[in-house]
Amino acid sequence: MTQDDWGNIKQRLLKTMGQNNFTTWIDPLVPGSVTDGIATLQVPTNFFGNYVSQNFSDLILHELRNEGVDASRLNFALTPKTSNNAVKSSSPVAAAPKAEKRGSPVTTAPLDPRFSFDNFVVGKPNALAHAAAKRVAEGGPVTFNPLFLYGGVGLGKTHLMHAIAQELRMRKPDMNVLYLSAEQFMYRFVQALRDRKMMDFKEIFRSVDVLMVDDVQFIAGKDSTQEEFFHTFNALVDQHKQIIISADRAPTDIKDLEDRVKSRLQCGLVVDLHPTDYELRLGILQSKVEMQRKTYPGLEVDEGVLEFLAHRITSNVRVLEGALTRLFAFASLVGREINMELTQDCLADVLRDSERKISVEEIQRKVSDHYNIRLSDMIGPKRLRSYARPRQVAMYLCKQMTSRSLPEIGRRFGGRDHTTVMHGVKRIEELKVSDGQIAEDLELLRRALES
Ligand SMILES: Nc1ncnc2c1ncn2[C@@H]1O[C@H](COP(=O)(O)OP(=O)(O)OP(=O)(O)O)[C@@H](O)[C@H]1O
Repeated sequence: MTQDDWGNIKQRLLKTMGQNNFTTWIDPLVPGSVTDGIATLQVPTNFFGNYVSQNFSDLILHELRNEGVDASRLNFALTPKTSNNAVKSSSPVAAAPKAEKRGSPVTTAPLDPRFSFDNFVVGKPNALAHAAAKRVAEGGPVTFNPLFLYGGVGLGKTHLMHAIAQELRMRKPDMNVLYLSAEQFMYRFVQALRDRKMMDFKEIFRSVDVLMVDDVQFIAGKDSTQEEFFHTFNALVDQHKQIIISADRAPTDIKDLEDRVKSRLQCGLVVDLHPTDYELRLGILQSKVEMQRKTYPGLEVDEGVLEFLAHRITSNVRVLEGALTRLFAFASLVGREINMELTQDCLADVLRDSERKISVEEIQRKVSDHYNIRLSDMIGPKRLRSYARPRQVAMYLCKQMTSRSLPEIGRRFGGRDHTTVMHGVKRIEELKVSDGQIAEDLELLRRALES
């Protein structure tokens, strides 16, 4: 495709996506060839390519076709090293100021401008995580190190991490803030080893003021990466530099992570993003509707639709958000208002999928929270009554509320035999009749899980 074609396409993308998204994600793209219906775009990093591919490829393809380019797929290729200048300065892969001076650029992963504190809806399940994130984003003296944020899929960990990084950049532009995923940490480490540039690597990571590593569970089982991470971590803590980590579970629950790393990760503030409750989901939907209205002005949502979605889609916020985006796009395409009928038509598959989709993990979490024990103790081998009873309650709920078989449930409870699960389920069935407290616990837990 020609530069002119690309110029026109960019103009239109700017209009539909808004300046922020455009500058961050579209401007750095370099157009390449179109062969057999596949249009190639050059990107500065793989992560960048993945992000654009996941979030904007439909839009880009649509505009390519509008421009008469015969493309049905996009291919993202890394910008060749020899043409580094093709990566525009407006790229979000910005070099942090301090390291630039030393000639060793610390590149931070792209930050999504939508993932700001302003756009983060706070409710009971995430209030503590939000407060802690806000505190470190002030960039004041380090009070807890590291801040460890964890929670299940799509509950807002990355959102909070990006919000912290962006707020810090705004408040303290001189601070050297490095945000990256654990996968990128490993990738850079391996690359440094391969290119014999370990000293540079160490220098870069030890020169940051704030280190933020997303999805740290990724380094579990990767011994040398863990080792290097441990040393980097210690060096930064010794210098009183803030470290912020996220993971999908608590440090103690990350398998194949060395004990010394686990204990390091726990020595600051560990906060949990709990699964959303109905009120939070409704709040998030209301806030996302406001955003959708910017793209689709004039589209109204009938009363009851958001409440219905908040009730029915309980799995995670990403699914909730996706459902809303689809609903608005669909309504605008068919020119209909967003009412219950359209919602059920358009989201039939999502609604079907979310029916009774309660996971074993969710039950384990809820039950361990309820009885105030650690998830690892519930799943682990200890036989103390204070762990065994909640374990049996969780097994019972898994049997009742999921479609998992007894052997499957056993496996997820630390590899227990199906007869153990059967025994547990039976015991709770008996207690439900004879023990008022257990009956009440079960009722409370069931309601919490269904909300
Ligand atoms: N409290 C919230 N307010 C507004 N949006 C939210 C909230 N929680 C999550 N989201 C949105 O849900 C989506 C998923 O969130 P995010 O990517 O941060 O999840 P995650 O916890 O990092 O999940 P994963 O483990 O899959 O990486 C994002 O679009 C995010 O903006």
